[in-house]
Amino acid sequence: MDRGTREPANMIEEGESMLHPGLLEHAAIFEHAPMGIMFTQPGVVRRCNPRMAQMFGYAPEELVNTSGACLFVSEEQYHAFLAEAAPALHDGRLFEKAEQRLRRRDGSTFWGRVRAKSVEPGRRAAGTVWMVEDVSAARAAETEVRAIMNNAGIGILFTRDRRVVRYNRGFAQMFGFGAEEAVGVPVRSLYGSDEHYHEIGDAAANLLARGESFQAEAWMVRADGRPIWVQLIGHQVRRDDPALGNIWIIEDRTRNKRAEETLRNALLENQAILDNAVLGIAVVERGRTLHCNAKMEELFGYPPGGINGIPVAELYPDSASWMAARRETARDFLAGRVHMAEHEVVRADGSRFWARLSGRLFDLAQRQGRSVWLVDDVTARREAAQAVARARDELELRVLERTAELAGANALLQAEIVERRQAEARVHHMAYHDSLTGLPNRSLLSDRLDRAMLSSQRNDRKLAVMFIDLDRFKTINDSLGHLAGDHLLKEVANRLCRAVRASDTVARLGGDEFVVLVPGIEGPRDCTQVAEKIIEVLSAPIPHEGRILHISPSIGICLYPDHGQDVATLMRNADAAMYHAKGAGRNTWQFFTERMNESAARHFELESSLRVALAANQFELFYQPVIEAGTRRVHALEALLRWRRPGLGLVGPDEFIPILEESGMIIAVGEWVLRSACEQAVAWQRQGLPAVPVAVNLSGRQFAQRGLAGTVRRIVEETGIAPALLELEITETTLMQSGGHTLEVLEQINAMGVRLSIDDFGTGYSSLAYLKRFPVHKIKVDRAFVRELEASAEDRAIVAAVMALANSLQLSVVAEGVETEAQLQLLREHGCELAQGFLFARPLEAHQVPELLR
Ligand SMILES: Nc1nc2c(ncn2[C@@H]2O[C@@H]3COP(=O)(O)O[C@H]4[C@@H](O)[C@H](n5cnc6c(=O)[nH]c(N)nc65)O[C@@H]4COP(=O)(O)O[C@H]3[C@H]2O)c(=O)[nH]1
Repeated sequence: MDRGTREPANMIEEGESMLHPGLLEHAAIFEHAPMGIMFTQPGVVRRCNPRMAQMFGYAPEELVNTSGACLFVSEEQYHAFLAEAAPALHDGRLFEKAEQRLRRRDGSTFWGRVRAKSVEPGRRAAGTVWMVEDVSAARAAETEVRAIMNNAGIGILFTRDRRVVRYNRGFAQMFGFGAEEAVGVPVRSLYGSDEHYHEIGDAAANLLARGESFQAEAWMVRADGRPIWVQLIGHQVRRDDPALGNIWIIEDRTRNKRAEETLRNALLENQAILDNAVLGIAVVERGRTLHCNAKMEELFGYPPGGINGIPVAELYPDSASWMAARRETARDFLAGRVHMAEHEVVRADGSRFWARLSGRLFDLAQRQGRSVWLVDDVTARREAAQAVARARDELELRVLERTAELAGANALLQAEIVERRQAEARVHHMAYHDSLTGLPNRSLLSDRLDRAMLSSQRNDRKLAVMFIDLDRFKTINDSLGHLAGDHLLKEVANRLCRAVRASDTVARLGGDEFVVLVPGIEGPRDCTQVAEKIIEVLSAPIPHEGRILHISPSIGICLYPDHGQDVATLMRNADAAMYHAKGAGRNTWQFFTERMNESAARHFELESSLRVALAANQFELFYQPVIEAGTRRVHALEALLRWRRPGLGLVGPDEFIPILEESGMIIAVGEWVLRSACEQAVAWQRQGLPAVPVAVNLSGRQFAQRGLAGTVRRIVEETGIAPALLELEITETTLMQSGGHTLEVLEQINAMGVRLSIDDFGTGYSSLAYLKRFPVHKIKVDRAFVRELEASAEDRAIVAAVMALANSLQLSVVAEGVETEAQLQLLREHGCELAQGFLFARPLEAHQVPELLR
C-alpha cells in the first residue's frame, strides 16, 4: 500500500469534524463492518478497521505503516499474490480471490476471502482498498461437505430445473458416470421410461413443493442402461427457495432388492412346499401349534387355520400318551437329536390314526424354543407292516415246520446214510470176512499174509501158515445137515480164536478149511505148540441139539520164508501139508516138505482125472460075496467100485472115494454104482442065475443128500430089481452123524422093501440105542476086529458083545475081512454065520460072478 496515501481512519476523523454527515456514515461502516477493510499504498498499510486488525491479531494502530508482507505466510506468497492482483487493480477492476492463506501476528494462519480495488486505475500509488473476510470456518465446512459428498457410500445428487447440477462420487459410481459427465443431463435420462420418471417426479414434486421430504424406491437406469433399484430421499435445497433445486440421497438397493426377491421367492417356494406337502407340517412352541400347512389340517380333520394355536395335547388320545410323547421328545431334544416316533393321534372328530412324527428344534441352542414337526399318517403302512409281520410270522412258522420236516428228512437221510455206511461197512466186512464165522476170508488173509511177510522181513522172524481141515466134516455136514455143519464151523472158529494170540490171524477159506497165521515165531517149535493147542481145543466134544459132535483137525504147516516167499506158494504148500496130515491118519499136524508138493500134485491130478472118469466109462463094479459059513454058499454080493484108470490100471476106492466125496462127485458116481449094481443083479437073474441080494455102499454124503429115497425108488423101478434083493450099506459113523432126517430116510427105504446094513460096525459108538431106533437088518463087523480076533481077547469080547447085541435085536451079523479059517472058526463059535473076506473070495469082476453063483 502506498504509504503516502492518507489513512481512512484519519479521513473519517477529519470527516467527523469537518465533513458532512455522509462521511460519518462511511466512517461508522468502516469501524463496524463485519469484514476487514484496509487501505494500502504500495507495500504499506495506511489504515485498517478494527475487524481487519482483529482478524490478524493486531491492534488497528499496530498495522498502520507496516508492510503488507507481514500478513502473508511468506514473502514469496505475498509477491505472488500482488502479482496475481496487479492486472485487475491496474485496470481498475475488482480483484477477488476466494481463498488466500494469510498469517496472523502469532504466526497462525487462516483462510481469507480477499477483494481489492485500486483507488485510481493505472496509478498504483493512489492506493488500494482491501476487504478481507475470514472464511476459514466456511472453508472447513465446505471441505467437510465435500468429504462427505465424496466419501459417502450413498449417492448424492443436486438437481435444478430437472437437470443434474452436481453429484458426488457415490452417485457417479452407482450410475456409472465420470466425475462431471452427468452434470447438465436431464433427470429423465436416469429413469428407464417416461412412465417411471413421471410417476416418481410427480409424487416427489408435490411433497417437495410443500417443503416435505420425499422418499421412495424405484427402478432407475445406469449410464450403461442397466437397471438399478434405488431408495430415493429428496429434499429441497432450501425450503423457502425452490429455485435452488433439490438434493437427492440415493441408495443402491439392487442387491437388497434381489435378496428380497430371492427371499420372497424362497418364501413363496416354502409356502408352495408347505401347501403341497404330502406330510403335515406344523410349527410348535411351548406345547401349542403356531401354524401348520393344509396337509396337517387335512390329516387331523380341522378346517383351515383350525389347528393354529391349539395345544398339541389335544391331538393325543389321552394325557398319558401325550406326557409320554413329551418326555421322549424332551429327551431327544436335550440330546440334540431329531425326535422320531410313531404315536396314535386323534382327529378333530375323535377318530384315531397312527402318525409318524418327526420333530426338530429350530435352534438346538434353545431346547425350549420352537420346533417343527412333520406328521405322516402311517396307519396303512402299519397295517401293511402288521400284515407283513403276520405273513412273516406265518412264513416263519411254515419255515420252522418245513425246517422241522427237512430236519426229519435230514435225520432220515442221515440214518439212511448211516445205514448205508453200515451196509457198506457190512459189504466191506463181507468182502473181507466169512459171513458164517465172521473170520477174515481168503482176501483178507492174503492181505494179512502179505503184511506179515513184510513184518517178518523187518523183524527177521519167521511166520507160520497153518492150514486146517476138519476131518470128516463133510460127512457130518451131509448127514446131519447144514445147520449142524454151520454150528460146528462156528464153534471151531471160536475155539481157534481162543487158542491163538490176538496178534495171530484165524481165517476161514470156505467149507471146513481154516488158516491160522502165526507171525513172529522163531522156529518150528513155536508153531507145533500152536498146532497141539488147536488139536486140543477141537478135541472137546461139541454138543448140538442133543447130539455130541466130534471133530478133529488135520493141520498142514509151512513157514515163511523157508517154505515159500509169496502168498500163493505158502498157501499151496500149507494145503499140501494139510493133505499129508490127513493121509497120515488125521487129527495131527504136518510140516510142509517138498515131497508133499508131489502128492498134492498127484491129488490134483487125480481129482482132474476123476472128473472125466464117469463120462469116460472108466468106473467098474467088482463084487465080493458074503458067504454063509455053514454051507459056504453065497449069501449076497457086495458091489465094490473100481476105477480103471487109463494107463494106470485099476485104482481102489480108498484112493479116490475121499476125493469124490470132497468134490461132491460121489453123488453122481454113487447113483451110477446103485444103478449099475441093480442092472447087473437083474441081468444075472435074467441069465438064470440064483437070485442073490446085491449090497451097495452109500457114502455119508450120498446119505445126507435129500431125495436119496426117491433116487433109490426110481432106480429100483427103472432096473426092475426086486427091492428085497437090494441092500444098502451105510457106515456106523455116517449113521451117527446124520441129521434128523436119517430115520425118515431109512424108513422110506425100508418101506420100499430094500434092506439096510451097518458097515464097519464097531468103529463108531456101536450104540444099542441107534440100532433099536433104525430099521436095519444087518451088522457088518469091521475087519479091524476080525483081524486080531485070534490074538486079541478084547476083540473077541467085542465080537461076542456085538453078536449078543445083534441077537437081541434079531439082526444078521456079517464078519468082514475074514482071511483065515481060524478067524471063521472063532466067529462061528460066537454065533456069526455070515462072513466076507479073502478066505472065500476077493472082489471079483462081474463076469466072474456067474461061476460063483452056479
Ligand atoms: N484086508 C482085507 N480086505 C478085505 C478082505 N475081504 C474084503 N476086503 C476089502 O474090504 C472092503 C470091503 O468093503 P467095505 O468095508 O464096504 O469098504 C469099502 C467101502 O467102504 C468103500 N467102497 C467100495 N466101493 C464103494 C462104493 O461103490 N461106494 C462107496 N460109497 N464106497 C465104496 O471102499 C472100501 C474099500 O473097498 P475095497 O478097497 O474094495 O475093499 C473092500 C474089500 O476088498 C480081507 O479078507 N482082507
